[in-house]
Amino acid sequence: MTKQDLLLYFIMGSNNTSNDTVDVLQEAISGGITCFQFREKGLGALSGNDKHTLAKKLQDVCVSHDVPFIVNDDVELALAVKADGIHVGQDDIPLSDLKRRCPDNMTIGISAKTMAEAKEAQENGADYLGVGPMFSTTTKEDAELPIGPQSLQHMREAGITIPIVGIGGIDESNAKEVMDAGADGVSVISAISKAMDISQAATAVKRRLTFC
Ligand SMILES: Nc1nc(C(F)(F)F)ncc1COP(=O)(O)OP(=O)(O)O
Ligand SMILES: [Mg+2]
Repeated sequence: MTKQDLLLYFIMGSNNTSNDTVDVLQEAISGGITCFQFREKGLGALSGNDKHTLAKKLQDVCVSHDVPFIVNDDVELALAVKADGIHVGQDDIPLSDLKRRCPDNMTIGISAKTMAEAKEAQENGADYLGVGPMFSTTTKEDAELPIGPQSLQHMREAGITIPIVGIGGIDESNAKEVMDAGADGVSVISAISKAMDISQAATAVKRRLTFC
């Protein structure tokens, strides 16, 4: 996975849309997403074999379009399906354990909302950071208070050099602000997964990211 893959990072689970999850992913890919994270959690989330089966279906879509497939939290699932990467937060499996259990070619993303978390993750070998929440979000039920793009800029000024994805309440209206603060990409859930026209919504965000 490259830094460029992080430009428009779509995250979705079956409970983030009322449509067929596979159709939504296909539409999002046609709209220009560059990376996908399978995040199956919260009310109504699948588990066990149903979760594994959906993961494989979504991974097949990603593979057929050369889009990296990342698994949220579930290291056993990520290893079982040979995902391109895994993303975990501060309260999930420690980075050191992930490093030991995952093959070197599996990308590891770590959530960071403070400078200390960002510095620790960079020092311990995270491949990229998910920094946020940038703005208020309704998707992540236990999200903390927004830290804003300025926190991301301060991380850059303090020497955080690994790739950073901004996350939390991002849509076409505020995506450029996150990039201008020093992000390599933005992560989006509802602005795409709940749009009337999924492909058009992805394209609208992407248009704000690429500097013309
Ligand atoms: N899932 C995420 N993906 C990203 C990414 F950078 F990939 F956009 N950044 C941050 C998160 C949040 O991760 P986490 O703190 O574990 O909470 P949850 O498990 O509820 O998602
Ligand atoms: Mg997590």
